[in-house]
Amino acid sequence: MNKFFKNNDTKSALEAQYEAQKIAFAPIIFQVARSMRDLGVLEALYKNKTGLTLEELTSKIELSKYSIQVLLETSLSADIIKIEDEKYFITKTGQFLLKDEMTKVNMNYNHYVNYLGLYDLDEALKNNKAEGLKRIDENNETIYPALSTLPQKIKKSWFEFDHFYSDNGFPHAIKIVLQNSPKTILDIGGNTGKFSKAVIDNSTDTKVTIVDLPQQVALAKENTLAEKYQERISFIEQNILDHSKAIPSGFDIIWLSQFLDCFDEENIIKLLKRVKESMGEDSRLYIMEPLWDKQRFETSAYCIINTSPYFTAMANGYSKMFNYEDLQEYINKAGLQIEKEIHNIGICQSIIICK
Ligand SMILES: C[S@@+](CC[C@H](N)C(=O)[O-])C[C@H]1O[C@@H](n2cnc3c(N)ncnc32)[C@H](O)[C@@H]1O
Repeated sequence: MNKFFKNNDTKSALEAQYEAQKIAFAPIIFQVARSMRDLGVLEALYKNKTGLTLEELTSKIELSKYSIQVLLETSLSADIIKIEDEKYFITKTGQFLLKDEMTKVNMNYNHYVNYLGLYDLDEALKNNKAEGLKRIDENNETIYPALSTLPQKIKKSWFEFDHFYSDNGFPHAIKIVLQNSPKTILDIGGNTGKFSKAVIDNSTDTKVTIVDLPQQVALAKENTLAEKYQERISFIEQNILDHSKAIPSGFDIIWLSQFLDCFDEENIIKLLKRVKESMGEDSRLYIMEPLWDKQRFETSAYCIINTSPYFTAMANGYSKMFNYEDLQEYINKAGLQIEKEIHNIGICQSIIICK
């Protein structure tokens, strides 16, 4: 068993009631914290280490005294600011909201991608359909074909979220992947081509083939116009969920990064079986996923676990983030064998190497 969330149910009744109110008011706290950040109040407090009065803040921010007071009082209740001698100061939590990259990326993703659609979570859970997706895109059943055409701010925050968690692991992951000098890599779900480009940048002759949906392949092509990429990256448009189609074969390494978590158990196992069929004796499958029970810190486990409801309401209605045992079970059921596992790559990733 993992070590996280062992302090659950250790609070007094009074403390527990307070915790319950924090949950009941979470959407309000969230939006106020975001407005504090986006409307410049946190920045003003951050720059003025000796604190600011309400009047001083009102003269610096283009909001009414009323609006600033509403923001400040909720922020006070949420430990985002503190008050001493009628002056307001930013707290450590406030500083994380303003300056910490992970917090910024998570907050933007939750505001732009998830906030409206999570209203439809009940229906999504009942129907196993991304019922919230219609709030940001009316044309698709899952978020993936919609990614390239989502409104700019939504698209930007989705990609920043996705890239923050995987890019962070790429420098270490690249070393692991290139360790035995593979000649060919198949990057399934290659997205904007970030990993494939990094492979080219860090090797002399490894060739990469990106497989993704047509909309993503178009984006990846746009991102790989430089000659060195053109020579060594190729593309295949393929809906990987079409199980009647074989996975391209003959690759030394098949790379699945934050890809399997897009699918449900049945499709993951079918997909892994097809990957197995495409592999020779010497091919290896590298799966990179953030596994919540393999994290160093509970904060990471918290972020990963709470990405799952996005999959339910917004992405597809049926997938989630894995814990280690689940992923291990899918790999075994597909007839693959775990050869090696490396955890704590970047801020939250694990790589499971299978043969
Ligand atoms: C969460 S992103 C991961 C991207 C990248 N591998 C990374 O680590 O950042 C999942 C990728 O899988 C692709 N994808 C989702 N469903 C797919 C399908 N049915 N067939 C092919 N690609 C798919 C998406 O378009 C997206 O590029």
